[in-house]
Amino acid sequence: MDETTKKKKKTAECCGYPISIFFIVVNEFCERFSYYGMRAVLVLYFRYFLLWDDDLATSIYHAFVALCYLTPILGAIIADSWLGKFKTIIYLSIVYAIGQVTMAISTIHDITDANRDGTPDNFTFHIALSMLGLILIALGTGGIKPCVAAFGGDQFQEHQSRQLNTFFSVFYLCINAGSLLSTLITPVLRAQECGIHTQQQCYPLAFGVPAVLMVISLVVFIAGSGMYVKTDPEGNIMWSVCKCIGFAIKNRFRHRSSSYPKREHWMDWANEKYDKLLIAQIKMVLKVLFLYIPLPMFWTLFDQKGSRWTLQATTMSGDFGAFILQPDQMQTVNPILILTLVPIMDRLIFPLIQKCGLNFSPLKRMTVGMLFAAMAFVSAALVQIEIDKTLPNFPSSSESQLKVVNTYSTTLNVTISPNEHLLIESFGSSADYVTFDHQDITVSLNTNPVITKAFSLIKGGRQTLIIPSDPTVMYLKEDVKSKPREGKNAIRFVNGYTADLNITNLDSIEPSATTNYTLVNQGKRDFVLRHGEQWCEFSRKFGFGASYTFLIPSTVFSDDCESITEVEDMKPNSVHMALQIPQYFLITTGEVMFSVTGLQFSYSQAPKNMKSVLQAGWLCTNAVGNIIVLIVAELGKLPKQWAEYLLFASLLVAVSIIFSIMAYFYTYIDPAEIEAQVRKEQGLEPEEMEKETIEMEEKDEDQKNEQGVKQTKI
Ligand SMILES: CC(C)[C@H](NC(=O)[C@H](C)N)C(=O)O
Repeated sequence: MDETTKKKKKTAECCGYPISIFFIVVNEFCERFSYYGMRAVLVLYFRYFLLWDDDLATSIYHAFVALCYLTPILGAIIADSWLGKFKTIIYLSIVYAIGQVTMAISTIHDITDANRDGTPDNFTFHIALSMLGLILIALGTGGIKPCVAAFGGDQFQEHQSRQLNTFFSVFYLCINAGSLLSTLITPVLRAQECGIHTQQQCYPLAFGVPAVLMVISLVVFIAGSGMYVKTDPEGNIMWSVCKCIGFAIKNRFRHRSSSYPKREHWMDWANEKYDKLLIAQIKMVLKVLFLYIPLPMFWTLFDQKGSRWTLQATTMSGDFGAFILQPDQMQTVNPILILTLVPIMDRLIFPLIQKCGLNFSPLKRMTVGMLFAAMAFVSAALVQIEIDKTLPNFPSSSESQLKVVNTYSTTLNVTISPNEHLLIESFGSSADYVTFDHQDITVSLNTNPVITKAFSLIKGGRQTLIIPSDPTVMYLKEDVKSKPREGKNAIRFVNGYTADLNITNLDSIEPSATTNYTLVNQGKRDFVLRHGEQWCEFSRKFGFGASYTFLIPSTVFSDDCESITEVEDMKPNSVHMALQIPQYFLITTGEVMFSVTGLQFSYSQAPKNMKSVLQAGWLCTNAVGNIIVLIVAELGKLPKQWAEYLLFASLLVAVSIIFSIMAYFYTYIDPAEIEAQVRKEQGLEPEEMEKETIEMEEKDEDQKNEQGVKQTKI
């Protein structure tokens, strides 16, 4: 073992803090920039580069996030049992950086774009490469995660316990600073155009910059190498723990008869074969792991910020006057609030509570954090109720909806069998959609002669009946039946001009035809309409989430596009995104109380040789939370979104009550003190004992004693 043990090394200090901490927090900042930057554009890469549908893209995304929080177990085992935290961080960071580079390469469309049409020709290659990249990233980011926090904690000496608590807060601030910057920057990089043969959205840059940051993170970590306190790995500790637990269970079962005296704890049934210190350490870890059982529910709610809440934002208006916020940018409110709330809580709120004589213990903080998260979901439900009031009345799966657009030269009386009568002006439309509970309809127009035509409507769909300048060829066009994605606007044009027209960014349209929908962003958009030498410019300012059909009359060039009329198929979003701020505030307050505290708690309650294991256990609660999101998404939702939010809030309240009861019975411990006490009981000096434990773990105990009964030193 070549690593220096903690107690032998005195670290260089600055303002009471070990200097090595600087390298660790900078490393964490760069790593989180790398992780969150890549995550910010990942779903879009799946959706628009690999051309997966929404469901597949979101499922793979959540599965990846869950994997990132499952791999900490592996990292912790490697660190605590084999390589030590320092080497584990270095080796797994290399794996991580290779993963990020692989991912960036997989996004270069030119690699397989032999026909130079701007899309890859061999999707299998890009999918395989990106999946390999993601697996390496999950292995790297998850593997180092429990080690970095615990390694940071290891840098502090016993007299620096106050600084140790501050370290975990600063560590959390770095996570969020990295997350904030990358979530702002990488979407901008993605929106650039780049390429060798054709210019496409610049995914290689959006994934390449996080890859560079990961390399920087590794370099910074190595740079601090000479200053770190590096604790020894203590042999295959996980294996010893599993064997010890297995033996205790087996031994308890063997002695199940009531004639055997009861023991204080079921782990004491391992006394015959295993060292008291190991048993005491396992008891400490199991106590904390038991407490973790209800925690995934917090993350189930917390991680819906990126999915359900972002979808909610797409049905809201992001016009803040001075700036426009896109729905996915709303997520940055979380790290911004973290950066403000952590110092406020640490410096003001927690000391104030303490001054008031209240004992706001870590587990109490975590319970309150859960309640805050539940309140956030109640707030989200209230916002959803407001949004629902403004949403169009979409058809149910058995209904069909129809609107009529008239581009004929005169007003028309339209009769839709059996008893729907509509009067529609020239270049106008019916006021709203008419809902039918049957599909087959007959439409009659009061032209001379009367024109009658039969149509079959789409079940569960929305359509528009377009009556062109020659009404005998009237036809149905399918409409959008949900809010356009990402808060964009869906627009289309009906050509009432007598010849083909070219419109900017759209294919040419024949007379009387209707274009398919095009999605346009919020803000002022200009379209140039062209036929031969003639052209005119049409400008329109768009809000969020609307849908329009623009009717182009035959006079379009003579009045400079002025006569183009618009039919509003779907109203723009009217509930403002600012209404989401309370729910973000509540969930972030909950996060500070729950997550920052949980991180400190997991470190402080773990025995020295199992610190990474408990960090990994803590991170696993996050993985399980994400898996619950996946299951709930797959099982389908309640019919009303606000009801689903309330259901999640109620579940978390119930879970927090259970957690508070469990917490009530938990007694805080000082692992070092317990370990010292056990050593004393064993009559061993600390140094001697440490050597003894390592030796013991190195022996293969199974081979030694078939009967499973070995006399310990006690
Ligand atoms: C998953 C953790 C809670 C943590 N995330 C955050 O702090 C977010 C950005 N507020 C992390 O370690 O990434």
